[in-house]
Amino acid sequence: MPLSNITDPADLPPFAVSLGDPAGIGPEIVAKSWVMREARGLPPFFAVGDAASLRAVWLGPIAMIGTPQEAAEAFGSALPCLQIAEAGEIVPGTPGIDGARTALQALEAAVGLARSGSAAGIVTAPVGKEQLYGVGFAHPGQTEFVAERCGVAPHNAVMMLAGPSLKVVPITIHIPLAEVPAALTVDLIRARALTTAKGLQRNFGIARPRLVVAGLNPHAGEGGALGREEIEIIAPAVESLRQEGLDIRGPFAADGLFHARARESYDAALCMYHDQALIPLKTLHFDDGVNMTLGLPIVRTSPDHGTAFGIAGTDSANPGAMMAALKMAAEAARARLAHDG
Ligand SMILES: NC(=O)C1=CN([C@@H]2O[C@H](COP(=O)(O)OP(=O)(O)OC[C@H]3O[C@@H](n4cnc5c(N)ncnc54)[C@H](O)[C@@H]3O)[C@@H](O)[C@H]2O)C=CC1
Ligand SMILES: NCC(=O)COP(=O)(O)O
Repeated sequence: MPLSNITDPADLPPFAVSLGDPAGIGPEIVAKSWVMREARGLPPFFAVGDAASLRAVWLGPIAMIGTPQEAAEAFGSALPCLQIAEAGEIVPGTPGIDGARTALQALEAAVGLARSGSAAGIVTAPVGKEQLYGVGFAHPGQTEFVAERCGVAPHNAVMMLAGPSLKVVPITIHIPLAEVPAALTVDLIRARALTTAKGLQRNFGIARPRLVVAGLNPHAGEGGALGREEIEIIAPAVESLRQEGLDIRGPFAADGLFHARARESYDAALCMYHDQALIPLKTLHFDDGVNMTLGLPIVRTSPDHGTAFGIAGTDSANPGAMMAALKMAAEAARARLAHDG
């Protein structure tokens, strides 16, 4: 049934979980999440990828499924897996070309299943970006790839990192730091802010989201003495959005935006570059932080961390962020049903 025809959350299909790089910790945290499914109240889900990557790190039960419909039935007794491709020899901690290709195929398949309504949304385990670039992946990350497959322009797909006490949005994402000032434009900030506000309404049920905006320079430019981006780009973008009715404030000095009292005053902080956003988020929420893409027709979440090749295969990966990503995906799917009517 198309997701748009579903009104009762109980009718939502399972979530598709792409396994990410088979040599990373993705398979392990997906398997550990399945083990914790009842204790943590996780929604039904199925893995998409090479089942051998699960078997390489886990001895638990796996149910090979042919269609997503079979996943809901199998989920109670085994981790359902939709086999996409074989990744060749899998050595946890040692990524390779075949694994990168399999990760990409799994991501592509999962997006297709969500777009068709066979899956309630996608949860993506981490990929190795260097490895993906090595097989010709032309997007900066999974965010932009999923956006393209959904027909959404990159500037309208927003990466939001969310934990229980903080949500952040990097305005520029995976570009060299030296290119950030030139990439910041009024139009880009406006597009990200508008998508963020709509995304908070649709996925989190926040009726009137409160947004704050960080400056780029120390002390938000100190009146132009330490940089002019605040005066020439960020403040005009904020002002135009305020005039259109958004609850948005800034630019503020970034170093004062993330302490506990400040965090109570907003629903999301828009940051000018990747680390300005992700450092506070991961400091507070490394083990329960979620990366959600806003602005898509489908629900997409991911754990906040990467492939952790250094610990893959050692059974020491913490599944907390993956479980948080599964829970947030389920909550977003339910919130969308309520929001979209
Ligand atoms: N969503 C995604 O697909 C993401 C992918 N990456 C990719 O991951 C690769 C490695 O990136 P890094 O910067 O090293 O970040 P990372 O998050 O993989 O690792 C950073 C540190 O945290 C530890 N760690 C990460 N997740 C953990 C977990 N669940 N349990 C216990 N320890 C954990 C690692 O062992 C390492 O010490 C890169 O290729 C990067 O592109 C990075 C971030 C997100
Ligand atoms: N640092 C966040 C990250 O790398 C996630 O990127 P994406 O692959 O989800 O676009």
